[in-house]
This record gives sequence, C-alpha cells and structure tokens, in this order.
Amino acid sequence: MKLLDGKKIANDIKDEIAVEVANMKAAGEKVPHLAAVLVGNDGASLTYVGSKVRSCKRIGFESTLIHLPEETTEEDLLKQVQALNDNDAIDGYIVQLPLPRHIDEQKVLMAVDPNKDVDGFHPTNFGKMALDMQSFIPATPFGIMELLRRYQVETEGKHTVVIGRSHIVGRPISILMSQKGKAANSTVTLTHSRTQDLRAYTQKADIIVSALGVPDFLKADMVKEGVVIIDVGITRVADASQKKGYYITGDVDFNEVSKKASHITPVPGGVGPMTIAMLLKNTLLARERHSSPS
Ligand SMILES: Nc1nc(=O)c2c([nH]1)NC[C@@H]1CN(c3ccc(C(=O)N[C@@H](CCC(=O)O)C(=O)O)cc3)C=[N+]21
Repeated sequence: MKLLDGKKIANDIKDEIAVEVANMKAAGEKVPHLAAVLVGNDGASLTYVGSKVRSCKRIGFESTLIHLPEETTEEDLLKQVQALNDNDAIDGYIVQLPLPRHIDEQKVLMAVDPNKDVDGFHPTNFGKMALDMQSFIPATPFGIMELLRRYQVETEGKHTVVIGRSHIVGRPISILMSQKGKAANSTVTLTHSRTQDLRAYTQKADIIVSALGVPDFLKADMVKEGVVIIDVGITRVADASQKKGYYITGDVDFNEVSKKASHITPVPGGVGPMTIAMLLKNTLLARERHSSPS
C-alpha cells in the first residue's frame, strides 16, 4: 500500500510556486495577490481561510482577507465582489462557501469576474473545463489530478467510480477523469444518493473518489484488491478528549480499506492540503494570464 501524501506534495508545489514568485520579484514584476471573502464565523471556514492566508505569506504572495459579519446583506456582498472585480491589484479571489442562508450563492458566484475566479466556480470556467479549454479548474479536483499525476497512478482505461455529484468536487472530477489527450482517459461512473446498489460499482472500481461527507462510509468489503482510494470527505467529529474538541475523519474506513488498496489518501493530510496548494497555483496562473497579452 502506498500512501498518497497530499501534505508532502502540497508542500512541494508551494516550494515550486515560491521559486516562481521569487523570480517575479527579482524581475521587478508584481507578485500574485489572492483575496478571500469570508461571511460569518463558521469554524471550519475560519480554519481554511486562515490556512490560505498563511500559505500566501509563506510563498511570497500578497493576500487580503475580507471578513464580513454574518448579517451582511446579499446586496453588500455583491458590492464587495464588484469592488474586487474592479481592483486591478487583485489577481484572483474566492468567496468562501457555504454562505449564510439569506444570501443566494448562485447570484454571488455569477458576479465573480471569470478571469479572477480562482475557485473555477463561475459557469464560464466550468463550461470551458467541460470543453477541454483553458480555464481555472476547481482546486479540489485539480489537486486530486495533480496527486495522481505526481504518484504516476495509471488512470488510462481504468474504471473510476466517483461518489457524490457536488458542483465543487464530484461533478468536476467526473469530467476531468474522463478527459482525453494527455489527460486521465479514465472510464467514469458518477454515483450519488439515488444510485441503486452502490457497492456493485465500488467493488468493480479501479479508482474510487469519495466525496460524500459520511465518516467511515466506504468499508473494505465494498472495494477490490489493488484499488486506488481518493478520500475527499472531511468531517469534524465532536470528541471531548481532543484538544480542539473534535477530530477530523474521511469517508473511508482507512484502517481496513488500506489493507486492500494499492494507493490511498489519508484524512487529514491528503486532498485537503492539495486543495490549498492548487488554489495558490490558480492564483499564480491568474497573475501570468493577466500580465501576458491574448
Ligand atoms: N469558495 C470555496 N472554495 C473552496 O475551495 C472551499 C470552500 N469554498 N469551502 C469549503 C471547502 C473545503 N475546503 C478545504 C480546504 C482545505 C482543507 C484542509 O486543509 N484540510 C486539512 C485539515 C484542516 C483542518 O484541520 O480542519 C487536511 O485535510 O489535512 C480542507 C477543506 C475548501 N473549500
């Protein structure tokens, strides 16, 4: 069994980006500037956004955190988004999800300038991705593809079973895994909560991408020997014996499934850190695309 060490690969990627940023600085160029908008005080969101800001510092990016109160109106958030679109100093930004219930998420995502949409959530970027055109690829699926590539996991002709059809993971990874050319060339089955007899699919899968958010959902008897496991689930489970009051766990029964898997991502330390690294990568790409004509 080989551990797909997202934490290590994410650090490698950050080091590579840091070198490029240093070169930009040395050439007197503007360095990438990432902004994040956070509405409210959701615990997990605070953790992720904090981690993004720290990573920016480490690799030499400029970063701006716009932290708005929970009561922020949709109108005010849309104004903030417009201001970021208009601000030439900002190369890319994200609006952290989930947003408070009184704000229409779709309206906000639609308002983001596609050229600054380093989350890749705007329909223009999503559509371009689906058509194999240059775009911003959502950070989590981008991170999964990069992890598979760097560990040279064979995907061509393999059967990939995706569990979950969310807009930010399941749906885009199903598109990326099926892409042709130099890409994954995998045969994809996208399963979800209405799938009948899910285990009939997972038992046949060469690669499983689980993005469900149900702890310990995927058990050893649901997979075949030699399977590649990508665990995207991240659930905080309350536990008074932990310093933070919770522990983090994935969708996969790691102890048992890892005995059968050829490759497996841990949680934490797998897909999560890769998500942050690829967000930074997208911001670097945004800077490069903004500074070159075309
Ligand atoms: N606009 C937007 N873009 C996102 O990309 C986005 C979002 N909203 N909302 C929430 C999800 C989730 N997400 C994660 C990022 C890093 C870790 C991560 O670093 N996880 C660590 C553990 C972190 C912890 O201690 O909680 C790990 O798996 O090792 C996890 C999850 C980005 N998301």
